[in-house]
Amino acid sequence: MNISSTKSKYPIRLPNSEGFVEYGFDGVGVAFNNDLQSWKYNRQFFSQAMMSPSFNYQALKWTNELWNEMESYWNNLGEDHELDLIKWLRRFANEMIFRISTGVKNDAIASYYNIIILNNNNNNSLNEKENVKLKESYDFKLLKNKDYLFSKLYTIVKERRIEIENSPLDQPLRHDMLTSFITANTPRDINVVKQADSDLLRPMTDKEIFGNILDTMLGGTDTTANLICFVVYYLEHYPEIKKRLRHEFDTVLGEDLTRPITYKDLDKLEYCDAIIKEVFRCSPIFIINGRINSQSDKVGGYDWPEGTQFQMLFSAIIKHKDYWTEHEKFDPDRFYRVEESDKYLLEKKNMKTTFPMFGGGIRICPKRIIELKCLLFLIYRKYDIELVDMNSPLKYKRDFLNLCKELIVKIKPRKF
Ligand code: HEM
Repeated sequence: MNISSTKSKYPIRLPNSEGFVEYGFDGVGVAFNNDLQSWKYNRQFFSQAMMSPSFNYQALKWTNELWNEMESYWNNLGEDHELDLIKWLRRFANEMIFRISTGVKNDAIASYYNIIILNNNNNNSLNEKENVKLKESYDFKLLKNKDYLFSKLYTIVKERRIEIENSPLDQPLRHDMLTSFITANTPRDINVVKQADSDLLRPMTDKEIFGNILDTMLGGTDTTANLICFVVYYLEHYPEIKKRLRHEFDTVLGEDLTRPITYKDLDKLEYCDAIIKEVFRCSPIFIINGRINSQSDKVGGYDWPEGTQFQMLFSAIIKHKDYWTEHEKFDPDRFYRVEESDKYLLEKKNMKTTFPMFGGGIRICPKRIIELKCLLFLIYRKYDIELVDMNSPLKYKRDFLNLCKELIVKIKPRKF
């Protein structure tokens, strides 16, 4: 099922339910698009936009900027203020992904801060009421906000088209996904990679662009926010592991607490990478994934007709004793330089098929762990996080993802 070629017999993840169709997901974007020609067309632009170095450079610059903003609010609230980390991080992830995908700053963090402190709205840009509506709309439970969300996104697409049309040809364009989508296969194309397949060589329509932006927000908000909260919870319960993580941060980044993080730095954070994976293994945000076969196939010794729906239970595979050494133990070392160790032999043998954190095959997640590493670094380089209730279990509820319900913390300046 994980063959990474378009010849895969398993090109579809889920059937299009009535709700998905009602919400308008059928035939648009990437994640829920079961029209394979249309998916292929969109997916190439999605991956292309995300792979471009200048896009990644821009994304990192915005992450650093937004972090500085959130940090200033935390500092103003003071170290004894009890804050619900998931509420902040959902807004952070949302504002970040909104900016990366559209180039527009939605001020989700600022307006949340204003609600807490001033109890009034930020009138400079999207206000808290609008942000709540946007955020609720991403949850796609609330059909009532659908029209609002769709019209907002279409307006952003149309306005950016006009801006680009009015920009002189020799003026460099901003590197957000929207710009990449609008200019794809036009004389203003900012992407380097060119596709040979002639079906893929036409510009994108507003509807296609809209679908991809919606997917980016759906894919990038709750995943990042919830997983970071889970990581924080584990780090606070495993101080030795936190100490090693900080040692890695300090070694890679030195003592200048104000230096912005770069992509080169992030590549070097191998232990950080291992921690995120091990937290995902022990407390996964995704527990299940699906595939539908486009041709009959033999699986598990049985013949299955075309159109069979398979469910893969991530949460069982990633803790199975046949694939993981001391499978119940929380130990990031099973992901850290595992080739050099003789301890984690099972992991060494099976990892490619037993750790589907980002899925696999042609529908694999187009994003990677990079934002999570960046955010963890930004938090732990300068701050100590204190869980207000150390005895509380990790509070989460099961939805499409495992969602953190609450994580009350105090943010204190780091003691060196
Ligand atoms: C902690 C972070 C994340 C995790 C663990 C994660 C995990 C996953 C998984 C398991 C899938 C299903 C893959 C499959 O069926 O084989 C997926 C698909 C997808 N993810 Fe992510 N994801 C994360 C972050 C993101 C971000 C930040 C974005 C957007 C910028 C994103 C966009 C998508 C999209 C568009 C798909 C559908 C791909 C397709 O159908 O072709 N994800 N993700």
